[in-house]
Amino acid sequence: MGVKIIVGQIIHCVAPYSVAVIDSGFVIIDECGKIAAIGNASDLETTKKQLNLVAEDTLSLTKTQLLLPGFIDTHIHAPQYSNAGLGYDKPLLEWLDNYTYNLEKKYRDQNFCGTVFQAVVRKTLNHGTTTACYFGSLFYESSLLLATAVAELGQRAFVGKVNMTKLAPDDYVETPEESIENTLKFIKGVADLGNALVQPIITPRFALSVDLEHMKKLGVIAKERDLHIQTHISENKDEVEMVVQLYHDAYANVYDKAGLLTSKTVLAHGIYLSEEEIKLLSERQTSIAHCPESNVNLGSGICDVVNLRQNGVTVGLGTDVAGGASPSIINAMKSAISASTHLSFTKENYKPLNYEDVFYLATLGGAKALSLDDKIGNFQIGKSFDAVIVDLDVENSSVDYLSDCTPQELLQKLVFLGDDRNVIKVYVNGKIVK
Ligand SMILES: Nc1nc2[nH]cnc2c(=O)[nH]1
Ligand SMILES: [Zn+2]
Repeated sequence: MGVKIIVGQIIHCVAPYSVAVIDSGFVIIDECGKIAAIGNASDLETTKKQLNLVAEDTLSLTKTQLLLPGFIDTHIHAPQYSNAGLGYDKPLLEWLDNYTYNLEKKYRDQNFCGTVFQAVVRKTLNHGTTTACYFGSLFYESSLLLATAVAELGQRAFVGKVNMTKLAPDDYVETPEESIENTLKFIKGVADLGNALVQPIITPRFALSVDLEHMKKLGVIAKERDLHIQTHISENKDEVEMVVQLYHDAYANVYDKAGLLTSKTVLAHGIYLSEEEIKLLSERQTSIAHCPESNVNLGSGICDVVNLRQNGVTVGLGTDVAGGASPSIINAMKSAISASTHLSFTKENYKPLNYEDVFYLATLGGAKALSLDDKIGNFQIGKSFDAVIVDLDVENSSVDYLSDCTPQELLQKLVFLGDDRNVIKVYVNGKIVK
């Protein structure tokens, strides 16, 4: 991989909820896929001299194209991909019982896994997801096949083997002993892939699937091995009530007692968190994966991202396939604006999220939520070049480009009208993956 230069309109976030636009800029990517320089195009020649660059591969973008950081999906269930669009007439717990577990248990079959996992990774890459935080299935062998597909197709990802010992069909639970043993095998299996972009993540399904002692053991494994953790929290009113009845404590406190609330933990949903629970997450530097499309499909509710932000909780976006039907973070950006705007109709003096806010959530916010913001999320020098080039003037997309747009306007068109047809190139760690 040689040195690359991309010249054109660049948008990224350099601070939370703050968008930086370079109207005519450049990014230089070194041989290792890291960002060597960024600046105004007028300074490119001087920078090249300073860096002693000779032969290089330069790509000049058109005026309908933007260079953006890659999109980050902080919560997606790969095995549920084939259920996308199904069962949304049922609330969460019924949907899990009627649709989700019945599908996920088929992942005992390795042939079935391979086909679906290749498809989901290919699909998310095509939509510009350079990093995904995946739930696998209960089976460690199948979850390893997911990690393998991710490595083969060149995505950056966390992959989790799901831990579940109860509240699911008999043929889709493990004993606590099996659960720990297979988690350790899974962690070793991912390490054996030897791909720095693919990491295992500790994945208790939710507080109803595992008991406290078991969660504590998973917390110890995460601590000893410095691993990330993902699970679900406060998604649905019935779920929250069951958790409180079972543990006689607030949802977030249960995870805290289990040692699962760390700065490397991402919790999906967080719709019904109390102010005390939000404060606890903020203290623990634990993040929320906001999954607005899923929250509507399953009739779960609306997560108040503005309130989380005001209380210092980091938020990223998730598709939550198959609670969400769309594998696209572009779609998640639009859904997040819609959810927030709906919330504003019932609240006084409430400023909903706008296109810049959701662009932050999709990029730097997602990187922070996954504790990867030292590596990705924007075009800071030294970070890995995970990026997308979008074009708002491609044939047969939803966008008819009929008059000149500023870079900010192109971004708005992307958020409200864009899809994978507008994502024309995708890079992970400097390598082209679409
Ligand atoms: N949306 C969603 N919520 C969950 N809570 C526990 N499991 C799941 C799941 O698979 N999807
Ligand atoms: Zn989920």
